[in-house]
Amino acid sequence: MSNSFPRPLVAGNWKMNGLRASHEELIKMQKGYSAELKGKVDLLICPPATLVHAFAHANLGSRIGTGAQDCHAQQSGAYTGEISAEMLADCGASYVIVGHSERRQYQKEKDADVAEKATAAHQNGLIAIVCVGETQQEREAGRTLAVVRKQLKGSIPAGSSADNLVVAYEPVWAIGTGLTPTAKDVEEVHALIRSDLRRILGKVEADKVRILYGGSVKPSNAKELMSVPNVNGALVGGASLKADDFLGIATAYL
Ligand SMILES: O=C[C@H](O)COP(=O)(O)O
Repeated sequence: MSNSFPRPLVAGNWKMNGLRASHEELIKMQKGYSAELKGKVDLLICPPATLVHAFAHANLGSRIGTGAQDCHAQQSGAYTGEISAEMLADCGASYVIVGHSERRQYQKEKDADVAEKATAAHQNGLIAIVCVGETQQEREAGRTLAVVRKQLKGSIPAGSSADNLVVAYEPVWAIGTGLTPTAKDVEEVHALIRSDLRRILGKVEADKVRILYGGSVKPSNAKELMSVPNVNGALVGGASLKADDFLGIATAYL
């Protein structure tokens, strides 16, 4: 694939997977992140919070970024069990995923919560990866575009720019199921996201924002999905846990 604009990002979301021994997988990724790949695509791993510090520091010099999977909206305080954006930045994270559908589902996070978390990320110098996407029921009801639109509008805070925002479109029904939308369906949603971003951020800024596709991305379908207009990379779950698969996805950009 020729040099793409904006520069693509392949991000791995390890979810609640990974122990200290998983460091070995990261080392394999670092070794496989060739000069050729570095010339074409950014790589990012978002391990569980317990590994952020170790991964961020193991990454020194390798240029694989480290991100977190969530943050609290407040800077500090009496919020037992929570982790703030300031703490993540302090550990060496440079990105944080906010509004992942699993948090919207299990923690009942709403768009306004996601926007507050993204603001906290920005205030602490982190790039927020804001996730949006419809459920199967919403897709079947023909509501995909309306749902994505509403989530975008509510989840992207004032002060967002191409320097601190990445958007990830993840159809909930495609996550971890092996199912993916058709290239045409992905194109339609990503075009809508781009045009809404232009309305929110202005055209110049919006056109620099990376819009990732997520949901059952693997080496065998990466090339097709990453070739869709306005798809500027991937947010990968299961296939990001193994270096071979993760790098196999990134090679879609070679
Ligand atoms: O954040 C990543 C997504 O939820 C995709 O997960 P998956 O690649 O396992 O389908």
